[in-house]
Amino acid sequence: AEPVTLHIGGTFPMESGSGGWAGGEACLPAVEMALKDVNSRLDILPGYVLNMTNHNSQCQPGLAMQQLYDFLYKPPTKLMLLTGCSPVTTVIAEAAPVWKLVVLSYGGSSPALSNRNRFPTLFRTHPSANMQNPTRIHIMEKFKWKRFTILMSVEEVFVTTAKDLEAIARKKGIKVDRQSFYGDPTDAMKTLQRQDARIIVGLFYVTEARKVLCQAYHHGLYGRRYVWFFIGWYADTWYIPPPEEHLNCTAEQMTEAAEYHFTTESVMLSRDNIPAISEMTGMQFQQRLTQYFQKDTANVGGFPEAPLAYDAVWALALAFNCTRNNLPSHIRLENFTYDNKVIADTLFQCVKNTSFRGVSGKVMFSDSGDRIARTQIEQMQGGKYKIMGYYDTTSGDLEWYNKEQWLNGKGPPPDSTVIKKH
Ligand SMILES: CC1(C)CO[C@@H](CC(=O)O)CN1
Repeated sequence: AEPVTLHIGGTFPMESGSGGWAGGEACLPAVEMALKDVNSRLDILPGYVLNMTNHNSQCQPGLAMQQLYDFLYKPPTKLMLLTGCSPVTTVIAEAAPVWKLVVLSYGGSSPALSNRNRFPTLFRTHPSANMQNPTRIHIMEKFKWKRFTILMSVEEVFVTTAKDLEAIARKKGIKVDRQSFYGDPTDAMKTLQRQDARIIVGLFYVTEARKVLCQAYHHGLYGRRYVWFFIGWYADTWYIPPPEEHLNCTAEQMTEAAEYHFTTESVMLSRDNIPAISEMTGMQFQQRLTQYFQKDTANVGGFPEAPLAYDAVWALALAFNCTRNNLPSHIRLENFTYDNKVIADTLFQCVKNTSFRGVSGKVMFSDSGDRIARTQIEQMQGGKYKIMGYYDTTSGDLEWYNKEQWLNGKGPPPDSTVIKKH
């Protein structure tokens, strides 16, 4: 008999119209690869074939709403929605429950999305930005730093991350100051200097990071007495100033100021040699995806996040499979309509219980639908990032390689963090 088609909708930010994340460039091919792989597997959803309708959201929530109505009011009925960047995931995941739809986000990193009241049916294979906070605190404790400063840009994702970081620090008796800015960090940097900040966690996009680093150079806020933490998902050579940004720092000055800074980022590609459920290892997936592009994948938007998009389709397919096996005999998956509570509830439970080895690592969700992932810590040494270790938030274990370096080979900076006696 002809296989029955199950339809899904997907939004992909193909260009960063609004300066958002243009991750669709790599994530759409990754999703199409996963659909092909799942549809060719006889042991997954036998008798069914998955089909996706997709739109280019340009990371614009308004456009995405229009596309959501297109998914919903143009047949055929969709059984689930895939979304990319945070602003789009926010609006679609807030509306989706009205149509009893589960939303799977492969690109939403905003901590605000971990909210079951606002987003009752949202799950994401992309880790929340908050996942890096326990790691940052663990490193502070490891080096016995009692005080640090958060320097942040006031986008929502960084404001929510900073709040979470401060809360964890307070619980651990670590003193936190916070300096925020929008666009121009000059005043915030002057305050850092006045407050004698020594350990600084930077939360901002890469353009602001370059402005901060250049000012750190000119203010002397770097070197032996300072430790900078930047976000790890900037490009490896992010600190080299692009001419069009007219930074008043040379590449040499930026390289000097960047030396020995730390970064934290969530692991998005499994380094295991054990094949994932798709019978590929993370590296094999990456090699296969590279063939889709003629240009250097370092310039392909969303390439680091592509494993998350690939695994999102597997999570969806396995959940459909689980649903099919758990429905009452008179109800079939293809009977889904936007008011069918039995199928919607069964599907939600199946997604909630997701647990499989993906190309991005173990895929499991917390109760708020968040991806549980490890954090990777690196340090810039001689202009190159070196892996310092991994932190597993679930177990609280820090795998540390003792390869960190300090200026003049000394240990961590003098415990400048002793709170001054007022
Ligand atoms: C690591 C990054 C770049 C964080 O932003 C995500 C996009 C978003 O949250 O809108 C994509 N992945």
